Amino acid sequence: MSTTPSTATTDVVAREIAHEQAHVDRVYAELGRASERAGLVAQDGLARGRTDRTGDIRDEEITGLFERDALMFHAARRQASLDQQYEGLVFGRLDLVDLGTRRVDPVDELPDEWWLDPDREVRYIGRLGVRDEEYEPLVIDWRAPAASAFYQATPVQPQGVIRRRVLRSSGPTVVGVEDDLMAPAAPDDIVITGDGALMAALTRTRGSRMRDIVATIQRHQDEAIRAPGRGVTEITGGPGTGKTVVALHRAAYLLYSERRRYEGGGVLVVGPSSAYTAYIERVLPSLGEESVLLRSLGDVVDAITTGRLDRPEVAAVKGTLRVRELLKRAARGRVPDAPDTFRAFVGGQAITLAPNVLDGIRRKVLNGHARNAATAAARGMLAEAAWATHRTGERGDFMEAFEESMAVDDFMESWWPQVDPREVLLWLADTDLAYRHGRGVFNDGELAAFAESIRDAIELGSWSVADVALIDDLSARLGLVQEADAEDRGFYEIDELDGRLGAEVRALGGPVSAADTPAAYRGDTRDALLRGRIGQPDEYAHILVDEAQDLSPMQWRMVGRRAEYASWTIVGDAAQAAWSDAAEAGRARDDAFGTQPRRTFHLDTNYRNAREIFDYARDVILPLVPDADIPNAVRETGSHPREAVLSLDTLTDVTAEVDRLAEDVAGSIAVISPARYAARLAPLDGAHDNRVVVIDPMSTKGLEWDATVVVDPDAIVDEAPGGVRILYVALTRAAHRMTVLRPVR
Ligand SMILES: Nc1ncnc2c1ncn2[C@@H]1O[C@H](COP(=O)(O)OP(=O)(O)OP(=O)(O)O)[C@@H](O)[C@H]1O
Repeated sequence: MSTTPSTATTDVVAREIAHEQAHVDRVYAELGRASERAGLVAQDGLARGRTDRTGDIRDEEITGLFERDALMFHAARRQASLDQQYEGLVFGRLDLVDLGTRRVDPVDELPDEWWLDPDREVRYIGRLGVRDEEYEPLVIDWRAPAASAFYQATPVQPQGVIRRRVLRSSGPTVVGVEDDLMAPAAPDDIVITGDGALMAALTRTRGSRMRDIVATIQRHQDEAIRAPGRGVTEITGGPGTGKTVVALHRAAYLLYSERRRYEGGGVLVVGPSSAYTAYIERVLPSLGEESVLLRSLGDVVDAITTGRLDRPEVAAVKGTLRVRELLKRAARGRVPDAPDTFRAFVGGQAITLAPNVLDGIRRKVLNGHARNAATAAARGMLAEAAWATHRTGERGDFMEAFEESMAVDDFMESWWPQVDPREVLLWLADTDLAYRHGRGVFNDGELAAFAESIRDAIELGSWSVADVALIDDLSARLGLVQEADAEDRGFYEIDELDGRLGAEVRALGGPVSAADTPAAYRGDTRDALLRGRIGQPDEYAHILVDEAQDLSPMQWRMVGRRAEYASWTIVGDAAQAAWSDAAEAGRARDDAFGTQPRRTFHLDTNYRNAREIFDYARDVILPLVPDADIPNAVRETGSHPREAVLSLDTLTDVTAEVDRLAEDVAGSIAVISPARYAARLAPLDGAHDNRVVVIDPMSTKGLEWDATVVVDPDAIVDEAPGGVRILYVALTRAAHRMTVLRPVR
């Protein structure tokens, strides 16, 4: 960042803005014309040369008019998808000297007074690439190599850049310019104006959604954004260092640089909560990218969506890899309510198989097969066992009779049904069964709490976030629920035609989609837990995990199952961790990455919090987590966090603080409160024209507001998994103002 003398008069600024407006108008006009023309080309069936690349193209790729028209057509389409409220299509300009072979860094090796070289170039940088009819670039896509100097140039390594200009726009209208001078002095014809774009961006009001930072990406952030897509890229840094926003720009960069691979293979972004995905969902579309899938951890497995959190001690049981032993035993165990003895007449003979024989068969079959794919194997082994007890007549005749027996059909249906992975978890609502399967793995207290949490799920009709990874594990163990043959479904299909898809089909393990489920079934909370079909996990070409320090080992396995061919971007800060066993999570994460090469980028400037706010948070975390990664907060406001007393009887101090902050700041305000006060504070939610949210500390991960009221910090430490680390998260969410309310205890 350079210093930017604000010397220009209002007239000069107005002239500069008018000059930039003229160029922006030309870009929009060109896009409009190109869109029409490319539309005609496509209609005429002449678009043979159409390319799937969008944005800027390299010179050697220009093969003819078709390609250019098609490119512009795509650009115009993308432009149409950029919402009006996104800031301008063209946001940057570089005035640079073409140093050619003389292009050397650092600055002291540059030619003397290089900035006076008359051989100059102007480059405009934007959200997408636009060329005129002569193929001359009017705007270069920010992700193209030719745009990289916009982010990489510094006064120490100017790369030939004299002036970097950020254009502030409202839709197609340029409303301001902010310049950074990269050369030691500006030539006479180059005006330097504004206070620098970064500070302008950091001081402005935060909305309820994250914005892109495409105009103000800093050099060290750009390096992480443009790192190669292959392998594992880890982005670390303390609170507010731009890890999330950088990772999202990286997703857009990867789509640009290898569109076929990443758009075709899919890019998945996994974040901690649905509040987080809602918060970031506008960033990629504002960069013209709509194809990235955003999922919260409760939303990774198809058919299940949840944000409900377990109590920390239960989440700990469900998150450790040790829980796999419990799941394995449950998945291999007897289906509750299944017959434990086989009794049937086969070929006129009464056959009985005792429970220990059935158990033996089950174990043997499951040694080599996933349960849901093993019906035929189980039936075959049952026949063998029946023959072994019988042994009269011809074996072949007996086997044939066994195969055709309806009594055996009936038995198989209840002894070896298709099992939905969610049903196995439901079995474990039975504390005795949980004790049996969890013996030696967890203690009785842990198992009782586990079983109770499943009963809670049944009562509430919703899974918890930690359950989702267990269901995914069970799904991999059991295999997909096989749909019954159409032939076998006969009369059920008539029911389906009646629109009564539900329990009847589920009896066969068939698909039930939420939309098709009749209201009568929706009322049943247990049914709600089983709604929808769990299919094969989707695979992705790139997976980006935010707040990676919070993933439990089981969640790493869940995400890893979708990553067999994927490269990764991982974003995190250990000091903000909610998951306590970092070593176990680290091993599970390493397993998910496999042997892929890794690279790490460390971000160390806090762009979110005013320095006074971050200092407060730092003083809380450092005594307890001395190795916390402490960034440098760059912005001072002179306004220190306010500490005040909270009266627990009325909680009116919270309302008073919210009112005060609403006067003080223009934007959003969060009341971050432990669960114990949530119901009493709920009326504040939506206050002051929807500027206020009431939110629990865990759900604030990854989010930010203009101002926050942090309620009862000691109670936050008591309640939250991760204790003081979650308080640290809560204390680093405010950009401009913060109040901390403490009860007198
Ligand atoms: N180069 C930049 N220009 C403008 N704003 C930036 C820049 N880098 C980061 N920011 C802003 O700083 C804030 C924090 O960024 P972000 O949420 O990505 O940080 P983080 O490291 O993920 O934080 P945390 O770990 O605390 O959740 C956001 O408002 C983001 O837009």
